[in-house]
Parts: sequence; C-alpha cells; structure tokens
Amino acid sequence: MRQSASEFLGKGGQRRVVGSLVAMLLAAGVLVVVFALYNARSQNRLAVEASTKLAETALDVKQREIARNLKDYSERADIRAHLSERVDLDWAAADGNLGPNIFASLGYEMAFVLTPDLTTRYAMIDGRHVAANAFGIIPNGLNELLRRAAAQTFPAVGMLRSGRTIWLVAAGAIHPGDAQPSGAQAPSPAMLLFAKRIDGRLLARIGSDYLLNRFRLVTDGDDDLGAALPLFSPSAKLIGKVTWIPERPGSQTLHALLPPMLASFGVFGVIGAFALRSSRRSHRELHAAARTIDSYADTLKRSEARFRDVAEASSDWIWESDSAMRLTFVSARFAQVTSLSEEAVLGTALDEFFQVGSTGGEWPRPDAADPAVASIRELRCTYTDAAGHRRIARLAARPVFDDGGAWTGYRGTATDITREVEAQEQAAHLSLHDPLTGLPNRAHFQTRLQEAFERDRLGQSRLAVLSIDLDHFKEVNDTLGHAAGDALLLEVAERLQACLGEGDTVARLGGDEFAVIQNGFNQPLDALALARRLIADLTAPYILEGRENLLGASVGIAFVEEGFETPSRVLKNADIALYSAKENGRGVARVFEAHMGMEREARRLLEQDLKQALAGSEFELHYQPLVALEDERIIGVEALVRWRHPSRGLVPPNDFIPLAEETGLILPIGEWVLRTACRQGMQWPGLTVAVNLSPVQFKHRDLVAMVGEILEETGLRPERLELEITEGVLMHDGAAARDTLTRLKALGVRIAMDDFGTGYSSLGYLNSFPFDKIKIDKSFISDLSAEKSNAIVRSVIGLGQSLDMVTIAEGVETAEQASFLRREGCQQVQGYHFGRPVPVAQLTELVATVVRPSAPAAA
Ligand SMILES: Nc1nc2c(ncn2[C@@H]2O[C@@H]3COP(=O)(O)O[C@H]4[C@@H](O)[C@H](n5cnc6c(=O)[nH]c(N)nc65)O[C@@H]4COP(=O)(O)O[C@H]3[C@H]2O)c(=O)[nH]1
Repeated sequence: MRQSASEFLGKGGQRRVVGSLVAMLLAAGVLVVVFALYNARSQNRLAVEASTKLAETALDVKQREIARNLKDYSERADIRAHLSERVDLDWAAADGNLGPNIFASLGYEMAFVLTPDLTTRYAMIDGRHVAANAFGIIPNGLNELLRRAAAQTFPAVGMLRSGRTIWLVAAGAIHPGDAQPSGAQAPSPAMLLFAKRIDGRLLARIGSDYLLNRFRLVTDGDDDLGAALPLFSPSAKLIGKVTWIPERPGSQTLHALLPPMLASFGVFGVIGAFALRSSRRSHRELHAAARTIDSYADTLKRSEARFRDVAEASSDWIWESDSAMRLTFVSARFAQVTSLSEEAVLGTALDEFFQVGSTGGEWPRPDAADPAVASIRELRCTYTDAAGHRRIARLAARPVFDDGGAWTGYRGTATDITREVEAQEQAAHLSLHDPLTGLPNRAHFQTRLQEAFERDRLGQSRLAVLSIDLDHFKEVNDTLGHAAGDALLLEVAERLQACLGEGDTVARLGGDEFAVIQNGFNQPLDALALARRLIADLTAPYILEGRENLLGASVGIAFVEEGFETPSRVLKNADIALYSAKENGRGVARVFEAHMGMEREARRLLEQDLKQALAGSEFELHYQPLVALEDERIIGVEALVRWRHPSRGLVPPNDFIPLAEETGLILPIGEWVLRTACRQGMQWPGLTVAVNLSPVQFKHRDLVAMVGEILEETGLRPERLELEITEGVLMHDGAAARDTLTRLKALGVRIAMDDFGTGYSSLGYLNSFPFDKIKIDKSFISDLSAEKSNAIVRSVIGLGQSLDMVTIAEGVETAEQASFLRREGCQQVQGYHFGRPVPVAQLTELVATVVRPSAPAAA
C-alpha cells in the first residue's frame, strides 16, 4: 500500500535526529560540568591535603622546637647541678636560668621542675617564680607524658588540655651529672617541664609562616573553616583541633571558568532553541505541505472516481479522434447508449458518424500543421443508432497535443439530446397550440394574424377575421361531462378546418371560442360565404355517446379597413360583431359595424356596475301578492329583485338579469335573493314566498345544498318556499334537471312552472315532472279577448286540474280578467289588479289588511 506524504513524515525521522542532537549537546554540557566540578573538588581536596601536611609540619616543628629547647636546658651543666638532686630555687628563678628568660626569650608561659616523686619544686609562670603545682594547672595527661619522658633519653612532647586551654608541653629528665658511681643504680631524675600555650597569637604566627589562612584552635564544637587537624593528647585522646581556610584552587578555577562556560552554554542553548524552533517550523511546514499534497491527491482520486461515475452513469460518452479526424476511441457508454459496437465505429470519419449538416453546424477543419487548433463547443449533430433511428447529439471537444506540442486529434464528449430536443419541440408546439384540438392557440393566432397583416399591407389579399362562438356548448359540457365536451370540441375543430381554404388559419382562443384568419380576394363576400359554411357545418348534429346533440354557432366578422387597425383591434371588432350576432338570436353571422362597439361598451359598463352593485348592496327585493281567487285572500308573495342604481335609479330586472346570467353574476345575486326572501318571508306567517330561479342557477351543482342551508339558516319552513323555474331549465339535459327538481322537492319546497305557454314543449315537461303549480304567462292574460289566448288559458287550467296542479295566472290587470279566470277554475292570480310589486315595508302593511279587488293595494 502506498504511503501518504503525511504518513511518511509522521514517522518522525527528523524529530529523532533533532532530539538526538539536543540530547548529545545536553550530555556534553553535563559531562563538561561534571568534569569541571570533579576537577575542582580534586584540586580542592589536594590543596586541603597539602595544607594539612603543612599544619602537621608546623605543629611538629613547634613540638620539636620545644623538645630541643628543653633538652638544651636539661642538659645544661648548671641546670643539672642546681636542679637535679636538690632544687636551688633562687638559682632557678634567676634570669638566664629558669627565670624570666624562659618566658621572654623562649616564649614559654610555664616552666616546672618536678622532683622524682613528681612533686612540683619549682614553677615559673609568665616569667615569674610562683608556688604552683604543675598537676594542678595541667591535670590531664601530664603523668603519661612524664612517664614517657622518663622512659626515653629525648624529651617527650605532647599536647595537653586544661580547661579550654591546650598546652604544648615538653618534659625531659634532668640527670644529675657524670659523677655517678659505676655499678650503682641511677636514682630517678628530676623532671623539667616547658609548656607553651597554643593560643591565637601562636597559631596566627604559625599560619602566617606556613600560609595557613586564619589558622586557629577549636576546642569545643565542630567549627571547621574548611580544613582541620585533630589534636590528640599523649594518651591518644582528642582534645581539640586546629582549623584553617584552605586554598581552593579548584573552586577558583571553577569560578573563573563558570561564567564563560555558562555563557557558552547559554549561547549553545539559544542556538539550539533557534535550531529547534526553526526545525519545528520547517517540520510543521513540511507537514502542512504533506497534508496539502495528500488533500490534492485525495481530490484527484475523488475527481477521478467522480469522473468515472459520471462517465459511466450519464448518457454521455467519451470519444477520441486522430489528426485525420477518425474515431480512435469511444468509452463503454457508447455501446450502451447507441447499441452500436465499438469496433464498428472505430476508424470511422468523425463527420461521417456525427452529421452536422442537418443541424446547420459545421465541423472544424483543423490543419495539423496549424498550431491554433480550436476547441469544439456545443456542436449539434445527428447520428444513426443500431436500430436505424436518427438521434441527436451535442458534442464538445478539445484538441489533444503530444509532448512536443503537436496536435494529435480531438478528445471530447457526446451527449445524446434526442429526448431533450423532442421535449423542447413539444414544449414549443404546446406553447403555440391548443393541447386538446391541436389548433394554434391565441398566442400563435396573434403571430399568424400579424404575419397576415404584413401580407395585407403588401396588397396580396384582403384579410378577414372571423370570431366564432358555439351556442349551447356550455350546456352540453355541463350536462354530458367534460369528456363529451372535449370530444365535441375535437369534432368542431375538424369541421372548422374542413371549411377553410388554402392559407386560412383557424385557432382555438379558449373554451368554445374559435377564430379564423381568412385571406380573401373578394371581400366581404368570401368571408360571409365562409361564415355561412361554418354555421351550417357546425350546426349539423353531433353524435355523442350514441345520442344526437345539437350545437349552434354565431360568427362575428371584421375586416382590415384602410389599414388603420392593428391585429388586436380587428380581432376585438370580430368579437364585438360576434356578441351582436349572439344577441340577435344566435346562429347568425354579423359583420362588424362601428355602432356595435358602442353597444358592447355599454354592456361592459353595465357589467362593471353590476359587480359594484353586488359588492355595495345595491339590490333590494319587492314583493307582489299572490291571491286566492276563491276569496281574494293573499296566500303568498313573489319576490322580485330591483337594483337601486346610484345614478340610474331603480333598474328593473329585465335590464340586468340577462347580463347577470351571461356573466355568471346571477349566482351570487340569486343566492342573495333567496336568502333575503326567506328571511323577510318570516315576517308574513302563513304566506308562501315565491322566488325566481335562473336556468344558470339551476344548473349549478350546489343549488340543492344552498337552498337547504338557507332554509335552515333563516328558519323558513320548506313548504312555504316556492321556486319558480322556466321551461329553459328543462330544455337541455332534462334528466339532470329532473334529478335536481326531485332533490329540491325532497327538501319539501314547492316547484312552480313559470311563464307557462311561452316555451316549445311545455305540455311534455308537465307530463314528465310533477310540478306543484303552473303559472300562466301574462301574455295570454293580457290577450284574453283573443280567441286563441282564451282557448290556451282554458286548456292550461284544465290541464292543471287533470294533473292535480295549482294554476295561477299572472298579469291580471282587470276585474274582467279575474272573473274569466274564476269562471274557468283558475285558483290563484297575481297582477296589478290585486297588487303591484312593493317594498317589504309596504307589503307588511298590505298583508295586515284584506285585499279587495275594488281597492288595489298599491297604485
Ligand atoms: N304588465 C304587467 N306586469 C305585471 C303584472 N303583475 C306582475 N307583473 C310583472 O311581471 C313580472 C313577473 O315576474 P316573472 O314573470 O317571473 O318575470 C320576472 C323574472 O323572470 C325576472 N326576475 C325578477 N326578479 C328575479 C329574481 O330575483 N331572479 C330571477 N332569476 N329572475 C327575476 O324578471 C322578470 C321581470 O320582473 P318584473 O319586472 O319585476 O316583472 C314582474 C312583475 O312586476 C301586471 O298586472 N301587468
């Protein structure tokens, strides 16, 4: 396994080398120091030994000196003569004998002469003859010294301690002289003692003579000045010591050497620290560099892996060519995407495999000798896959150069974009076409219209725009459902296309709105002829779900006059003409005329006002009494909506209900009417409340639920509500209407057939649905004098009786009309003769009184 750069450095080679160097330096330093210390100590020790020898010698010299002096005195003839057998004290005390001279010349503080029995016969202390006992002054060790002295010919010397004083004492025999009889046993000699006090002065002198610094005596304690020599009594008892400050040449050398040594250590230390620091820094830098290298290596590895994954996972494949532009390599994805084999394609010329001609591109023709070989970007081309299908690919490539910089070919990718292109084309088509019929949509239509306009300007043809609207399409769509509606629109589209001439365009602008651009040479005749054809063809029955359905079509036509209009203006004019056609009974074609625009504008304003009216609560209800003919009692009221327009005053329903129905505003208006009528109706207990329902409302799915909710909300009992519907409700999709009516009746409300007699097949409807009431239209009542109306009214009343339905006549204005109706058996009436529609307050007053035919309730 390959080692990463960090791992390589991580082994710590450099750190070990640096560590060893530092350790060596430290060891060397320690060795030097140890050696220096050892050397200093040795030198010191040698110096102490040497000075000790000197001290010994000095004391020895003193001992020998006192011994020699004593010997000199003890052997003097006069001394022997005067002091050996008997002690001549006077003689002894005389100066020059054992008198002051001992102290003054020899410097001995004490001199004694002891008899053989060791009695002190003479004592001289500090140069004066005193009576003193030597043993009293020096009690310890004197005996031993004297014993030794007696046993040897040379004086015995020793140091004796008396109190805190140490004495250097010499003892020697004073032999009587030569006149000793032979053979006779020599008597014990007298003993001469000299004592020298070992004191500071003496030692200072010795120190100065022998270079013993601060040479002094220590009798008590362990005081030591660095070197010491123990002092023993003749009986080998430690009695004190002398001490001095020895020379310390080692320490001196060390002191001399130490500062430069420390300084050099310091310098070494600093250099070492710097070296260590810089080594650490470079080590860190090396590590950082190693980490960077590792991260680059990682990134490279990942990027390689990513590239591999992408190359194998995407629909792209990689290819390479030589400088002759022949394929030399394709990646594994090639075979998977194209189903072609690698072998089959290698060696093929690039421009043969990837064809760019059909896509408008061009292959670069690089010259191998020319160093400026360009990259290939976004080159769209086609190729043929194994199944023989034409596919679209997008190429990108970069030139490849050898180490010498010579161009050797291309390396690139190929992306199969067939689906993408198809999706784009489809999206482009969808953006310009109606998805259901495949006809151009409004945007496309406008573009075509603009183009046609250009041609019209050039005078190549005379342009007409036909706006087409299907009559009754909404009813079919609502009743048969959207699938049927779609099928119907598809057929309409086919029929429209079939009617068009060469170069004409038909588009679906939305819903059941279509438009045609016609290039005619004989206008307006060509356009009118086309309109007639369109109406005729679109009116022919459509078979949907096995049943015949009828549609109508209205057409509005507009021409480009004088070239002043814009395309959108012409389309608008065609729309205005279309509205006019619809208003004029539908199923016709109308050519745009200027005044139509004004009517349309008026309608637009009305619609706007209507919306405001709804928002601003400008509607109110008037009520007209419904009267029982039998006793002329008010048995109910009919709610009739009024619009109290801010400037136009009270607007009658006929002026706005049709527009409200067209625009759908009838839904909120109708709901308001129903809710208000039910609420206000609660004021007149026992009276029925009749409310008109528009066919548009009736078709609305929520109608039954809405009625139920309003009844519950207002508390009006269902049987008091009478819903008036017209035959129009039942005309289209009778089954659905019947279902709605059944569900309404299930709520308990009553249903009245309004305006009976004005429709086409009223009798049929009456048979197929059990209405509660039939309302004879006022046109028959006003025309009662006419025989025909008379007969119709009579037969309707008879029909009601036979079907067990209540009949009511509206528009009863005279007593005669009322009498006629009573005679014929009509049960209820409504009309100005009994009461006009009045506001709610007036009606409340009215119901409080008895309505009499002779005195109409309202003028
Ligand atoms: N000449 C004459 N007319 C009489 C006489 N007695 C009543 N009328 C009028 O006849 C119309 C009766 O209402 P309709 O046939 O349902 O006809 C109504 C109805 O179809 C519609 N309408 C009124 N209110 C509503 C409503 O709230 N909803 C719906 N959808 N339509 C309504 O508007 C139509 C007209 O309503 P109005 O103008 O109020 O006109 C009312 C009423 O004022 C009479 O003796 N002589």
